[in-house]
Amino acid sequence: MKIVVDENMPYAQELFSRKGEVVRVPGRPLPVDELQDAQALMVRSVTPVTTQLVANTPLAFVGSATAGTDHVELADLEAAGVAFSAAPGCNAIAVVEYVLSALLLLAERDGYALCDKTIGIVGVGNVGSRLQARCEALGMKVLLCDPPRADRGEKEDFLSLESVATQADILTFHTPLIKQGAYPTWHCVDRDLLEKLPLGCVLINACRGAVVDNQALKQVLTERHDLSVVLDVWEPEPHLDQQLLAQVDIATAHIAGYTLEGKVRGTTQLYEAWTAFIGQPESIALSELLPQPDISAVDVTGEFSQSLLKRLAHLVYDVRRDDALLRLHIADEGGFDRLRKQYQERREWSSLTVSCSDVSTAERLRQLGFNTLYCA
Ligand SMILES: NC(=O)C1=CN([C@@H]2O[C@H](COP(=O)(O)OP(=O)(O)OC[C@H]3O[C@@H](n4cnc5c(N)ncnc54)[C@H](O)[C@@H]3O)[C@@H](O)[C@H]2O)C=CC1
Ligand SMILES: O=C(O)C(=O)[C@H](O)COP(=O)(O)O
Repeated sequence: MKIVVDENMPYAQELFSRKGEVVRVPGRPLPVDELQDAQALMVRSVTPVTTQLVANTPLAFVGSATAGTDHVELADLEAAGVAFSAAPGCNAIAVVEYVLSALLLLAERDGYALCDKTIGIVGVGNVGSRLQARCEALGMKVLLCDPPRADRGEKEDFLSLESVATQADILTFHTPLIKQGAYPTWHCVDRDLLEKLPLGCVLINACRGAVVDNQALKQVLTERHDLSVVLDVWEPEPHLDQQLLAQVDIATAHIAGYTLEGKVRGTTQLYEAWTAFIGQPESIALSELLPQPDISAVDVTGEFSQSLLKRLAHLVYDVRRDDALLRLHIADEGGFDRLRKQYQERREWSSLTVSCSDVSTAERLRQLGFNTLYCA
């Protein structure tokens, strides 16, 4: 059995080679000749999966180690009789911690307390709901927009996009990219919405570039200097608009989901889905694979504060690293994809054990995602 896997999928070689021959390939562009005798293909978001790609191949299963599936023509795969699995939620914590790293930075720069702010979360799925929990633990007011969930009658208090966008100090997007149907998200942040954002609003896009009309954003940013913007995703990738990049406050190369934990969960979720598909189900514990982090423990004396949280969060991951790298390398040929392929290891907050001399600080940091100990 031949299994073709994207080379940017940690531990894929080790796991999939338990069952067959593994061939690692670049995802953009994918060497299609390798599919001529392959039974399974494991991709990432950079590989469009179309009828054309799978036609005249023996592929029975395609997996994508991602949350988003807009690069996959799902109906065509089904019509071609090819099974599919994504990796829902695998990197949700990574995106949440990316957003919080950025917010802690902007709050310090502009001198405000996050607990005085209202955040509007658009798309309240795996990422949005975890972000909601962490923002509530920070004492922020949280407004939610998720029309599909609202229409299913779920019990949260959901608002319309316009209502959230006009009330929130921080507006962050965590929806799939959807072009058609009842709940489209393509260009849902358009000129009209951008003009309605409150004075000094922070706009964050860490879902898919085209959820925000990038040309409209570029234009509005020449007129409104009060907005702060964080973009991890762009329209289009990898050839983003460098003028827009220069206008935004934090700019990264679609790496919000790139913690080691997030990527490894992506691989293990696909391995589990595929082994179930071939009738030899296996489950893999993350702890079997993850190495010890570079920094695994710190001691904290004193009480919880935003400044303490920022120092701890940025000890694990400071978004300025990725912002600097993108600005430095965006003009290089292949720079965007190289930054993603050669991504420096990044861990999740839970990889850090924080020993606290104050019980309420330990509890607060635990709610915010750290591993904590109370040492009287
Ligand atoms: N920058 C990055 O590295 C990453 C980006 N993503 C992107 O973020 C998206 C969200 O990720 P998850 O939370 O894991 O997905 P999810 O599928 O768990 O949640 C998406 C939520 O968006 C809601 N939604 C759908 N249409 C909507 C609309 N028109 N308006 C408001 N809400 C709507 C859904 O009902 C659902 O609750 C993914 O589809 C992917 O495109 C995900 C992970 C990493
Ligand atoms: O999971 C998703 O959806 C994402 O956006 C991934 O973080 C993107 O990573 P790649 O699959 O492009 O490596």
